[in-house]
Amino acid sequence: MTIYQFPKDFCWGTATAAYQIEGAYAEDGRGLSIWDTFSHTPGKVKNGDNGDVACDSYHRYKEDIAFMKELGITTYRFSVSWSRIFPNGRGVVNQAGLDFYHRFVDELLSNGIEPFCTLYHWDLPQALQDEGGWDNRNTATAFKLYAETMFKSFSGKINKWITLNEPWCSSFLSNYLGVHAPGYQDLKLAVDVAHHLLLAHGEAVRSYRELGFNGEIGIAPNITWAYPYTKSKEDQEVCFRAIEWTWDWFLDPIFFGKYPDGLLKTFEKAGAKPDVLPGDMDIIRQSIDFIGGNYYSASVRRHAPGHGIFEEEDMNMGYERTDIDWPMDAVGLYDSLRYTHDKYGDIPIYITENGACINDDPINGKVHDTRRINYLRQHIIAMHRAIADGVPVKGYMEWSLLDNFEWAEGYGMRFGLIHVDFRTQKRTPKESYYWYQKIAKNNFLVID
Ligand SMILES: CCOCCOc1ccc(-c2cn(C[C@@H]3NC[C@@H](O)[C@H]3O)nn2)cc1
Repeated sequence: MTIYQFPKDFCWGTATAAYQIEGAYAEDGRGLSIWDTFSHTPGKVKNGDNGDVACDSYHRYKEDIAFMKELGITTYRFSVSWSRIFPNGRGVVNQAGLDFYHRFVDELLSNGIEPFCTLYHWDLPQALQDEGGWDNRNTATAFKLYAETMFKSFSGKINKWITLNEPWCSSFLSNYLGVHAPGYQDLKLAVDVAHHLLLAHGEAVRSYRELGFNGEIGIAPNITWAYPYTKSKEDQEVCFRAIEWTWDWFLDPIFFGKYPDGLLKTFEKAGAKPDVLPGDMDIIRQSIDFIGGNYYSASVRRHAPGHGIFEEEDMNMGYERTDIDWPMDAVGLYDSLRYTHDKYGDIPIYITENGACINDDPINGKVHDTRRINYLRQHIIAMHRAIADGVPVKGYMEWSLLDNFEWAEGYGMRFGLIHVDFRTQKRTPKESYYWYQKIAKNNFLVID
């Protein structure tokens, strides 16, 4: 028998996001977001799914928090819908929106669960998109106002803040690959969107400090580790670019005040050099308290001359895959954590998302999601190995508490520890819920 004991005060949690679970898209003064627009645009989301109702967590949050309490987690990562607070992105605050999140956070706190709040999880107010969205530098100023409003209103209740979730998704996946909202396919646009997202991050962190708050604030990029198909320099280079694209592109400006040289050259060669104004990097490089890391999978890549701007291709090595077709590779999590610690130093790290898309449905009222349990066990052991090697990982938030709206994949891709029947909103804890409950309550994992 092997016991993987985690450090005292290690935070065990789960994660969700507003547009993916709340529903109530037009309730209590909420304004439209780009994801309302995108999901209602034919052909953008599988099965024509949208977040109008989602998990109806806007109304069912007490039931969800009761499941969290039973699960034994001490931290819950959620996001705030910006357009509930500022229906038009800026201007007059919607008090009903603030009031909802106060009811929600008070319920968390009264159940002994720490709120871990993400300010931006992709749902930009449509009114700001109508003015150019993140391509417009003024959106960073609107974000600063939104962040300051949240900091002041929740002072003393929320002490852990994430400015941006997966900025690669809300810049490149959304404005270069066209897969997410608003759905453009323009590399130069995406590079400038990424820069303005970083500006918004820096403005929010600077405000947090200047307003005298003493909680923790950080950012949560996603990292997809990459292994070279051969030991050739070219194959290794394409892997460095792939890792840099979602991870270093956002962390280097914060830690070093500059973009990573390798990828910057790739973008310049493609005519997509970011428009950096004097002073921008000084705003971006505010000191943060933690790095949030979202890890799901790893890839094996090789150099492929002429194949896209990165001249690379993804190799299928026959690894077991989840139902969203991502290879399962827990060693990639270990390597990602060691890489981050080696490059950015002793800054605390939270795994702010890790989970598996396994689309099992209930059979006689039970969901036998053993593949999700296998995935989580492998990744939690990999995380334990990194901690044992000195990486300061402070918490783990499993994605996700509930099956929910998985963006362009709609409701067909299920990441939850709890199964949701979207016709009836019936919640059914899966076997993985009870497996994870033991770890959250014991702070150790036992392998017989
Ligand atoms: C044309 C090529 O198209 C490739 C698709 O490319 C991607 C990449 C990455 C993702 C992705 C999805 N998730 C899970 C979410 N993280 C945040 C939370 O909201 C979860 O729902 N992480 N990464 C999706 C699509």
